[in-house]
Amino acid sequence: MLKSKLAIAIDGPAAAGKSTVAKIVAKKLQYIYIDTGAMYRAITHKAIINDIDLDNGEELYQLLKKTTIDLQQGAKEQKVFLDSTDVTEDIRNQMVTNKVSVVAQHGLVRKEMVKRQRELSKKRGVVMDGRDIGSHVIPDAEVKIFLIASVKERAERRHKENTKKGYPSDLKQLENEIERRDQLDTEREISPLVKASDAIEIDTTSLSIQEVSEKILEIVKRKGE
Ligand SMILES: Nc1ncnc2c1ncn2[C@@H]1O[C@H](COP(=O)(O)OP(=O)(O)O)[C@@H](O)[C@H]1O
Ligand SMILES: Nc1ccn([C@@H]2O[C@H](COP(=O)(O)OP(=O)(O)O)[C@@H](O)[C@H]2O)c(=O)n1
Repeated sequence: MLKSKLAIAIDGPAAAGKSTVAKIVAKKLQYIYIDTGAMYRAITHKAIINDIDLDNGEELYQLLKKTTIDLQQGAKEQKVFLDSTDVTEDIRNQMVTNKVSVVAQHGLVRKEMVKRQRELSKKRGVVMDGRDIGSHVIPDAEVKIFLIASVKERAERRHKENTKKGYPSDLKQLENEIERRDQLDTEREISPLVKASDAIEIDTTSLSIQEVSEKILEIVKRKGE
C-alpha cells in the first residue's frame, strides 16, 4: 500500500488507451477515476441538442455555467450525468466525437472545466486522464504519464471496440477522424495536447493493456514509497 495518496495524470492522443488503463490503475489503488474527456463530451452533447453555435465560446461558456456534469462510479462502469440525466452512451456518438475538439478549443470553456477538474483533484487519491492534465490541470501531480501509439494501431483499437459493440465502423474513416482530432488538440492555442516536461512517455503500440497498467503501477509504487 502507498504511504500517501497521489495525483496521477494520464495524457495522450485519442484512443491511446488512457481511460482503459486509468480505470485499472484507479481500481487497483482504490483511487477515484476522473475522465475529463467525458466532461468536454457532455457539454458538446448539450450544445448540439440546444443548437448552440459551436464556434461561439461565450455562448458555450454561458451554457456550461448553468450545467452540472457528474462522474459517478457505478458497479461496472463510470456513469456520466448531465444535469442529472445519464448520458454515458450518448456522449460517445459520432456527432459528439467529431465536434468535441471544436468545443474544447475555447478558452472560456477550458477555464471553467479546469476549475472544476482542479476542485475534483484537490484531495488527491485520483487518476485523471485527458490532454492537459499533467501540463496544466494538475502541474504538481506526483505521477505524470503520456501514452502514445501509432495512428494505425489506435484506429484499429477503436474499430475493434465499435465492431464488438455492434456499431458501424470504417477503419480508414476512423484513422482520418483520429488524425484530425489529434491535430486540433495539438495545435489549439490554449493548453494544447502536449507532453509535460516531467511526464514519462509510454509507447503502447505493441504493449497489452495489462503491460501498460503494470508499467504505470510500477512508476506509482516508486513515487509513493
Ligand atoms: N495496450 C492496448 N492494447 C490493445 N488495446 C488497447 C490497449 N489499450 C487500450 N486498448 C483498447 O483501445 C480502445 C481505446 O482505448 P481507450 O482507453 O478508450 O483510449 P483513450 O481513453 O486514450 O481514448 C479500447 O477499446 C481499449 O480496450
Ligand atoms: N483534458 C482534456 C480532455 C479532453 N479534451 C477534448 O475532449 C476530446 C475528447 O476526449 P476523450 O478523452 O473522450 O477522447 P477519446 O480519446 O477517448 O476519444 C479530446 O479530443 C479533446 O478535444 C480536452 O481538450 N482536454
